[in-house]
Amino acid sequence: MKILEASQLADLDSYSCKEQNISSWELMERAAGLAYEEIKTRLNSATQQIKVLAGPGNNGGDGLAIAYFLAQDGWDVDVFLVNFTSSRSPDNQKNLVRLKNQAKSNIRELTEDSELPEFTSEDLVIDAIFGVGLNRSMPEFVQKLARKHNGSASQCICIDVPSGMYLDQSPGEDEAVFQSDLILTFQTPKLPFYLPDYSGVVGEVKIIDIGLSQKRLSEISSELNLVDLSLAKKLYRPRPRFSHKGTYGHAVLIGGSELMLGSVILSSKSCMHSGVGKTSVLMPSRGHSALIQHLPEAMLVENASEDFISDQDLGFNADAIGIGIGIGTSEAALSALGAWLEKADCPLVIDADALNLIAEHITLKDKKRLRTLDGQVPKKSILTPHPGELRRLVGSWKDDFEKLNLIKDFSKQFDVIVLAKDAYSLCVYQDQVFVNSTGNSGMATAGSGDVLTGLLTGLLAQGYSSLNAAVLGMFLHGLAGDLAAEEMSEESLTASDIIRYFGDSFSKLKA
Ligand SMILES: NC(=O)C1=CN([C@@H]2O[C@H](COP(=O)(O)OP(=O)(O)OC[C@H]3O[C@@H](n4cnc5c(N)ncnc54)[C@H](OP(=O)(O)O)[C@@H]3O)[C@@H](O)[C@H]2O)[C@@H](O)CC1
Ligand SMILES: [K+]
Repeated sequence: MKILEASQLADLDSYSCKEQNISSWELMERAAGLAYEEIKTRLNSATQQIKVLAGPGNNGGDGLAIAYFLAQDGWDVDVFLVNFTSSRSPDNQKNLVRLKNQAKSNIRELTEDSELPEFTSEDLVIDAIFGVGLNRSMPEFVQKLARKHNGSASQCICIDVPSGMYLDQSPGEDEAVFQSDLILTFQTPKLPFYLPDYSGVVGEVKIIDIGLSQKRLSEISSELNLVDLSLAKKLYRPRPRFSHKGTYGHAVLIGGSELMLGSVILSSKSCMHSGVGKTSVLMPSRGHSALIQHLPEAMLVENASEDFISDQDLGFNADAIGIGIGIGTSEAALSALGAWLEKADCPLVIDADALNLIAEHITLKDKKRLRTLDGQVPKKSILTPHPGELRRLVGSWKDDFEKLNLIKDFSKQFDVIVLAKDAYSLCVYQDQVFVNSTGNSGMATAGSGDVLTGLLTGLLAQGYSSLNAAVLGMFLHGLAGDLAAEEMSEESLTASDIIRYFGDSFSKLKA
């Protein structure tokens, strides 16, 4: 699903009105009506006083329409006109006149000098002060209102976006943003919903299809996408009926060191469950019997060292290699990694200690960093850093938007795919950004990343392009975690459980 910028949304909005021969007010009426239908399902007899906070722009126009519908249905509604300016958008004005004529709701004006309303646990607050039009800090009294609301126990439904949220930047340190329990957003998801800087204010998100032009939406080029089931289905390639294990590729996992042998076993198991034809494992020889015991389907590659990975020749052509899991940062690991990066002639997934070694190497070589990394990491490799590894690779960032730009620059410089793991992982290739919609906090557990690496390596070996393998693998991994958590709760989830749900996860793609 495309994620649009404010200017693209405005374009889509006006195009749709022309295409459908409706006024902007009629579109607002449709959007507010659908939002109201959703709100209605969440009201019950115990509800509460409803407080609608409406700004003077079109977001406020939505709020005033919702207040009207609520009052028509007999709900008790207090409307606060948050008048940070005296000019009102025409559609907002029209809705205000209608609301006043209805005379069923209490309307109060809030300006800089007003006493702010109290919010209690009985209140359902509908925040319609600012929408996607916010382009500078909210006026101070609106920020005070947000802080007062956030400090209360009231419930909050934000219309389109929480007031105070920017589409293209993080909030300043002292800037207040309304904390939402639910966001009813129109037509397309908004990027900040998925970024850590806004995590404290984003509750449940419901995307409401308000019938904007699909034709225009398909024409608008967006490099930002939310990876949902329908996008994942497009990437998935069904297995041909007439096939054999050679059809699905030969993957190799290279990992492990003296005290870290389990991770590469886990990763190999994950790879084996990804649909791949064959999985071979190159690991310290002291782990060989454990591997065979836990994963008899896997094949071992001879390894010269008991404790570290080596650069032993495979003796066959690998279709994909996953490298780095548990290799440690010793000289032996560094030298084997260097050799593998040099000689690999298939796509790679690079994870964990391999990323740390690469990052360290970059720093040590200082000025030669570009050439060194460029020469050693094969193009179109998938790098899967967690936030700490990412920082070591691309440097520090002051907010999520700067982080995204750093990742894009890095991806362009080295022609690699960066899968930055987080609550909502981001897969970045040059200027293209794919935001994952699956996954849960139960997956923040040891081995979860190893499972992802195995899955990505398996998909690569099956012939998926590096970008498609990264995007599809990221989605499937999160979905398996979600399905596992549904059954067994986030708390008890382990990395092995994620693998057990790969099957259900693939089934969703075929449904
Ligand atoms: N997408 C769709 O299809 C549909 C969208 N709809 C709704 O429209 C909403 C967008 O409405 P909107 O463009 O009128 O902007 P909104 O957020 O109400 O702000 C109002 C104005 O405030 C101003 N301003 C900005 N920052 C400021 C500040 N710090 N302090 C003071 N002023 C500030 C700025 O004007 P400026 O002063 O910059 O000229 C801005 O224009 C959208 O979120 C959705 O709810 C639906 O109705 C129909 C379908
Ligand atoms: K809002």
